[in-house]
Amino acid sequence: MSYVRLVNVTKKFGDVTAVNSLNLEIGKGECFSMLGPSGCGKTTTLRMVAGFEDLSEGEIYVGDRLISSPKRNFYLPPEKRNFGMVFQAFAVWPHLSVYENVAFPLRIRKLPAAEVEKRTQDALRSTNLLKVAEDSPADLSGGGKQRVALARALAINPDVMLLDEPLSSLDPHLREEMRFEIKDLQRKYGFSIIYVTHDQSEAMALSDRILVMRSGVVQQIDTPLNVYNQPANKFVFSFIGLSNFLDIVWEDGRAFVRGEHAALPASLMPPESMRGEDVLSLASRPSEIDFITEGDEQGLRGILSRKAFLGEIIDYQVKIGDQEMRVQKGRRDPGPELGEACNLRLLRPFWYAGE
Ligand SMILES: Nc1ncnc2c1ncn2[C@@H]1O[C@H](COP(=O)(O)OP(=O)(O)OP(=O)(O)O)[C@@H](O)[C@H]1O
Repeated sequence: MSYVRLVNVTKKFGDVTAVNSLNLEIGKGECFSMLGPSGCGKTTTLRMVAGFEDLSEGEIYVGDRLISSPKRNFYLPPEKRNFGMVFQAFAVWPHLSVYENVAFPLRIRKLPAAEVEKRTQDALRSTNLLKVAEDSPADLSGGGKQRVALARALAINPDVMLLDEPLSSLDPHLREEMRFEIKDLQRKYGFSIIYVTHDQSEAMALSDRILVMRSGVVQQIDTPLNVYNQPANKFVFSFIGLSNFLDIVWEDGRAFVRGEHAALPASLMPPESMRGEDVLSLASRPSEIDFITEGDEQGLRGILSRKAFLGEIIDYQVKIGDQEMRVQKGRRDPGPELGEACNLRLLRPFWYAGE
């Protein structure tokens, strides 16, 4: 059931349409991530939900409650929305102790002293900060400071947690750890999360659903698995995970890799509906390509132009006509050597109109 609801939300800054007629429904207790290239409108969307930014058009609801509507000239102020917020910069107050950093917003809300004490202790316990409650956050590591920001957001018992790149200033190991901590806290407290990130693996690991956005327009809203396995369009395919695209051209009713003399093998024919296009794009994931031997069925033929050992996997680059394809196999798989001819089988080819 939807809890946070955005109806036809548009935001314009002068001539720039940062968010264009966005419709979204986020469930109670759901973790929902927004992904997209820089400038696609993620932060603007989050700021509109938080109440820091007016809408140009549309409405936002939480449960049955309207919180933003330019048409009705109604904006519930951010402090009345009961949202927790954690942003990229460590927004902690260095002159207050860790305890006071968490308790202060509760005092501002004029909660009774006993309630302030209880909620602060709970939030500090949940974020493993009890031991450093009397320290200054300035003495904590980046991860510690970000925990203080999380504890402060938790203490208000938020209905929704708004997280904008909350882990991006942490080192990779800590990021991974904190990602699971956030998920555990969500299970314990039951709030919804709206998460803005550049980091696909973070979005994949945390989210129930992901929104992929481009220039203020929704490209796909789906589970992480479906966004990866069934991308709605070429942009989503290229944005999520590693991708290969080969230009395919038509000549005399046959399909060729651009710059290649041999026609595509029968196993790789584009769908009937796309055969009228002049140029097509054949997409594949580097992990979904096999090297097959020359004697096997006819695959895509090329020459190995680069081979890089990346630890668990080996990354190959194969030149096909005047184009390149990347293939990734486990380090134990026998693969071709530099300069060798190879024959490729695409396990899950996707076809898109060319550009
Ligand atoms: N206050 C503002 N005034 C004018 N233009 C703005 C303002 N805030 C955002 N924009 C523009 O709106 C568009 C969307 O910006 P937004 O910050 O929402 O993107 P984003 O996807 O969050 O990007 P990033 O990942 O870099 O933070 C951009 O073109 C940006 O330049």
